[in-house]
Amino acid sequence: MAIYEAIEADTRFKIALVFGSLAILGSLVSWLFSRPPLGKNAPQLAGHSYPLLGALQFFTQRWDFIQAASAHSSTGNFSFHAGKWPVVYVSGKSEANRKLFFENKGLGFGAGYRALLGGSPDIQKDNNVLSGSVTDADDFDQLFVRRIGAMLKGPQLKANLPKLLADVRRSMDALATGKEGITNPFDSVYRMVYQLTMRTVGCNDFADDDVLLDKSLHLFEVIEQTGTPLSIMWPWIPVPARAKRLYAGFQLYMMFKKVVDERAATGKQDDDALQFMMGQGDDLSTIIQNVVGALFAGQLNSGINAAWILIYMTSKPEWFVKVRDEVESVANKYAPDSTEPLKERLMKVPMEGWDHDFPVIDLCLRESIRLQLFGTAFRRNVTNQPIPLDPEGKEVIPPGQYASMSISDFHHNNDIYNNETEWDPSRYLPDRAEDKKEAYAYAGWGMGRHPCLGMRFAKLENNMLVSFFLAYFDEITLADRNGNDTATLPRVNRNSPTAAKPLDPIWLKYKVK
Ligand code: HEM
Repeated sequence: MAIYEAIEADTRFKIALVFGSLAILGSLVSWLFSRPPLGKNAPQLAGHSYPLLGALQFFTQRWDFIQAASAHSSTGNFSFHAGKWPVVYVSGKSEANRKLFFENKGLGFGAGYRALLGGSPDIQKDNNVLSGSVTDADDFDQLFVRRIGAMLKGPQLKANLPKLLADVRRSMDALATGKEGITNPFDSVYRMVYQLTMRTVGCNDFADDDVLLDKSLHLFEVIEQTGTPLSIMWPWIPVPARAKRLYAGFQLYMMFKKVVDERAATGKQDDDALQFMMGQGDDLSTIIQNVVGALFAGQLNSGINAAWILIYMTSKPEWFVKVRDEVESVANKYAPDSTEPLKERLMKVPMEGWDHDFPVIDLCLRESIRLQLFGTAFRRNVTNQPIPLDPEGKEVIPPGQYASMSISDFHHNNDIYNNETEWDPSRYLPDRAEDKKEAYAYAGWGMGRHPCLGMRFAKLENNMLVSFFLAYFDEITLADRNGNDTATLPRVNRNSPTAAKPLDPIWLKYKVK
């Protein structure tokens, strides 16, 4: 009898276990597959939404997806799902929308990017897109902006100028002594930018040491490239890319920790951003979050554009000549002895010169950025009120919801920029002033409430890299990997979520002066 009772109890337990498991599984599935309502008066939903991922095309074919969805909406605005959560796409074709997106105080910057960008590392305890609380993250954003602002202040940059110049010289010397006479600027110039960025917002230990520099660059690239849709939208799902990303983040963390620990143990002080933050009493994880955040804010756009500008200039001889004349005239201004080599004379250009005396290179950079600023800007409505997209509030960004806008809506718009695919710096000259045709038509350096904090530094590094490249090398042409001349500009991926290396590799061929 006792045996029968025991068997019965065991069966009852198993049945309960099966039903219990089914119930848990059922709730999990229904939670994963359910979608919250769009929010009252959000723009109409567009695109197919997959379970878990939402509008997959937003991540894989972003620009194509936006163009197609926008074309089906009378206002150009629409909603889509990122993961299970609705995002409002605010069309950048409308001047009023651009003003709202970049100026509205209720649209949080960090709160939007943290959840939806995916290239940058997880910088918060609370990196959950589903979270209602953004308070911790907001505190971090404010500290980050304060710290990066301090690192990039004029006197700090000026004090660092000799080291930055020495870095550029060292890299150019290495290129000049290389036997090939060709270089892929998306590797070489990109790395030069990384070294300057590390020197300015990171630490001298890495900037001075090729092995540490290359190792940290590799980890940076792993983190940047493992922002897959799944890992962005569902950060806790253990997809392989997520594990790779976490491990790379951990290794980067340990590299910086070693430097911080050594400095703390030996009392060694250095004049760099890392030391500055240590002096402010920031804890190790905040310091590392700040440094890595600053690398992410600075490296991609600066590195890619510094390479592109050389490619574009080389493809347009009339601009190449203008830039070369400018570099020579700046050298004449600060170091008139023309018997000295140009690369030595450029060493005498003071900070004011690097800041103000390169309007032609500045135009070239402006135009490269217009063509290369892919992807979308992000915001989140951090208020508890809807933010109307039209005077009657027929369409709104509901409270707590994310908003997104593609810069290509206006940068790659033939109504604003004549023959928009062409690299043509003269479009900004006063007689054409295409970027002034409409308000808020150029966002290369951000606009409204969040202008780029790194603009001055980015222009400085760009002016230095272009000038020294021309001071070291002559007969610069575009080439394929075998050094054969090519007239064709490489294709770009307009669907890329960020500035990106071109689809086809390209080389610069040169003769050492
Ligand atoms: C060619 C190089 C660069 C380009 C094209 C660029 C572009 C931009 C743009 C378009 C924004 C505004 C984004 C938005 O409104 O959603 C922005 C913001 C920002 N940029 Fe840059 N940037 C460059 C270099 C840098 C560098 C070198 C740093 C720092 C090392 C930097 C740090 C920042 C920061 C911290 C913000 C956010 C400002 C805020 O929170 O208000 N940028 N940048």
